[in-house]
Amino acid sequence: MFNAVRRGPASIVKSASSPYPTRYLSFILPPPLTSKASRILPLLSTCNFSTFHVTRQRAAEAAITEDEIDHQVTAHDATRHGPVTRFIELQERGMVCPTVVKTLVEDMRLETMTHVQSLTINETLKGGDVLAQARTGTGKTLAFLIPVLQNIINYDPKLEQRGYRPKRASPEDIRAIIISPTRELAEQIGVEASKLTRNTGVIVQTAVGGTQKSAGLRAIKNQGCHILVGTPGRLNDILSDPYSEVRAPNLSAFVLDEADRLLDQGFAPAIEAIQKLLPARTEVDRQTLLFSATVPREVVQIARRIAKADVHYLRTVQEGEQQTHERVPQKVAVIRGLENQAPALVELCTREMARKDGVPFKAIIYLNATADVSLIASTLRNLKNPGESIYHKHPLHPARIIHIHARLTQRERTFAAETFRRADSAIMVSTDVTARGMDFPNVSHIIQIGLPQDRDTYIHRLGRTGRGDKTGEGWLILTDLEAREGHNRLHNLPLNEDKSLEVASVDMTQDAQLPEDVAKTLTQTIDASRMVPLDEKSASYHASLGIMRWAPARYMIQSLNNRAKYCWGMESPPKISSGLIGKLGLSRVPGVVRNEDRGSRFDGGRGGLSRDGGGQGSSFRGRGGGGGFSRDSGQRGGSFQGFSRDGGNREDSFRSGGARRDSFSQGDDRGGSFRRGGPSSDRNTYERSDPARRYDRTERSGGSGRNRPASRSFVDSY
Ligand SMILES: Nc1ncnc2c1ncn2[C@@H]1O[C@H](COP(=O)(O)OP(=O)(O)OP(=O)(O)O)[C@@H](O)[C@H]1O
Repeated sequence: MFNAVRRGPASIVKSASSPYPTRYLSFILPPPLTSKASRILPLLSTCNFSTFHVTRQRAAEAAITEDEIDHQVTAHDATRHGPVTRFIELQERGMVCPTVVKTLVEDMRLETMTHVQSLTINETLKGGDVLAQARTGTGKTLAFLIPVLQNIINYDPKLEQRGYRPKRASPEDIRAIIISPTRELAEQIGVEASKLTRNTGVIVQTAVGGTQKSAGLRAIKNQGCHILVGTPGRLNDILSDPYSEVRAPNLSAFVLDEADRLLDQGFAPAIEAIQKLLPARTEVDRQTLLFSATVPREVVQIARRIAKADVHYLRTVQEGEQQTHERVPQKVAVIRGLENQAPALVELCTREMARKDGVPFKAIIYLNATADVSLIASTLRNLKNPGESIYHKHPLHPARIIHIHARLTQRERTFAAETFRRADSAIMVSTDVTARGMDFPNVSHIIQIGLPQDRDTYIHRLGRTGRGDKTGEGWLILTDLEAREGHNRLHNLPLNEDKSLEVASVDMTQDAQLPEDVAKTLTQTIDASRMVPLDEKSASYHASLGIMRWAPARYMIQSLNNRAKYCWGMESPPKISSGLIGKLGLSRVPGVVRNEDRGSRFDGGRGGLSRDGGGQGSSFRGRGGGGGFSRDSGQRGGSFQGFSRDGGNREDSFRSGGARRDSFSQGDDRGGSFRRGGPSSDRNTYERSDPARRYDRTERSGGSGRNRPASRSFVDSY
C-alpha cells in the first residue's frame, strides 16, 4: 500500500493543472499532522484528484523522503474516511471526475460499490500496480476501468468533455491497453468501457482476432484511441506491424483481465512480446493491473515480474475461503457410464424447464472439446417427443439451442453470444471460450459435462451464473470414475451429490423395465443421438481419447465404446488410426478399432458425411447389411473390424449388422421398458442394431495404470 503512492505514473503528475475546484478535495485533506507531515500540508490544499502524486513531486522539492509521505497519506486515508463504498463518494472525495460518476450513477444506475471495487479503485487511482482477486461476477471490470479512465482524464483534463477531440487523432494517443484471453470477453469489456466513457472525450477501440485488421486500424487512425482493448494475438499483430502505425509511446496503463489465464503457458509468449513493444518502463512509467477470480500461487510470482516488484495483491477472498458463491448450490450427478451422459442432460433440462418458480431456464452447458459441443448441440436440436415429428413443438421449447466454440467464424461466435445474451430462455452449449469473464444476464444453470480440466476452470464456468446479486445453480455430470478423479481436481468445493436424475443410474447395456418417463427420456435422447452425423460422433470420440487420458486405457476405451454403441446407436465404435493408437499407447487395449486405411475420412474425427437415417426404426448397419460407414473404403467384405485385443491384428467378435435388434421402448401405460433383443413395431420404440452381443461381455474395464495429464491439444483452444 505504501509503495503505491511512491510509484505514481509520471503522467499523473501532469494533472497538477487540472481545472477541478478544490471542493472535491476537501475530503482528502489529511488528519492532524506530525511535524514532518506538516511540511506537506500547504501543498495539499492546492491539489486535485492526483493529490498524492503531486504531493510526491512537491515533497521531493521539500527534501522529504518518499517513505515518510507514503506513511502519512496512507494512514490518513485508511483511518479518517474509511474505504469508499458508494460511487458518489468518488466524486465527493475528489477521486473521480463528476462526468464519470454521473455516468455510473445516472446512466448505469449503480450506487453501491462491490467489495472488490471499494478495495481496488482507491488503490489503483494512486497509480500503484495491483493484482486483484475477487469472486466471479463481482464487478472487476469496472474496478479497473474506472481508475484507468480517470487517470487518462487526469493526464488530459479536456477529455472529460463529451465530444472533445484533439485537432488530429493519433495512434499515439493510446494511454491504456486492456488484454483479455478471449475475443468475446474483449468485446464485452470494450462495450462496458464505451458505456463508461460515453459522456467523455475518451475513445475506446477493440482489436480482436477474426475481425478485419484493416478496418480496425482505420478506426484507430481516423477516430483516435485512448483505450485499446484486445486479445493477445491481434494486439501483438498490430503493435508489431510497422505499417499499422499503432504505437503506444505514452502508455500509462497495462491491464490483464483474467490475468492467470494470460500468464499461463498458452498466452505468456504473446504477452511478453506485447510488453517488448511497449515503451520501457524506465522511460515511461506505467501502471500494471492484473485481475482475476483465481490467482494461483505461481501467478503471484509471475505478476511480480510483469508488474513492479511491489505490486499490491488485493484479495476479497482470503486463503482457505470458498472461491464460489454460497448462493449457487453445486450438485454432482454421478452417472453409470458415459452412455448415460446425454440422457441425464436431457432429463435435467426437461425437468428444469418445467419448473414453475417463474425463473426462465437459461443454461450454459460446458464440454471439454469442440467436437463434444457440436455433438451435444446437434443431439439437443434433434430431440422430439416419441411419436411426434420434428414439426411438432420441440420438447425444450421455448429455449433456443445455441452453440459456440473456437472453430466457428468470429461472426458466428458473436452472433451466438449475442443471441444467448438477449434470450429469456436458452441453452448454450459451449467450450471454455465463454468460461471466463462473460457476463450473460440471468443465467439460471451451469451444467458441466465431464471433468473440467482443473479447479479454476470449474470455478470460472460456474461463475457465469449467480452474478451480481443473482442466484443460480451448478451441475456437474460425471461418471463414477470421473467423480473419483474429481476428488483430486476439484478439492475444497461445496459439491453435493444429487441422485434425483433417474436416467443417471440406468444400465443402458442391459434390458430393464423402467418407468415411462425414464424410458421416454432414453428413447428421445437415443433417437436424437442417432440422427447426429457420423463425422460429429467420430470427432467427439477422438477428442475424448485425448481428454480422458488420465483414465486407465481399458476403462477409457470401454466407456467410449459403450457410449458409441448404447447412446449414439453405432454398431462399431469409430476407428482410430494406427498412428494415434501408437501415440496414445492403445495398441494392446481391447476394444480399439484400428483404421488401417490412411485415406479414411473417419480417421481422426474428420469427414464421414454419412448421416444416420434418423427417426424411428433407423439403424446403422454394417457393411454386410448395406449402408452405414459408406465412406470407409478400407474395409472390404461384409464385416466390421473387430474389437481387437492384440493390437488390431486379430479381428474378432463384431459381425455386420442386422444380426439382432434391441429396443428401448417406451412401452404402455404401465410403464416403459428398456428391452434388448427382438424387433419392435411400436411407434415409440427405439430400435438399435446390436450385431455383437459380445461387445460388452468380452471387454472388461481394467487399468493399465497410465496416469497422464490431459493433453491440451485435444481440448478446445481459445
Ligand atoms: N457496483 C455494482 N453494483 C451492481 N452491479 C454491478 C456493480 N459493478 C458491476 N456490476 C455488474 O455486475 C456484473 C458482473 O460484473 P463483471 O463482469 O465486471 O464481473 P467480474 O468480477 O469481472 O466477473 P468474472 O470474474 O466472471 O470476470 C455486470 O453485469 C456489471 O454490470
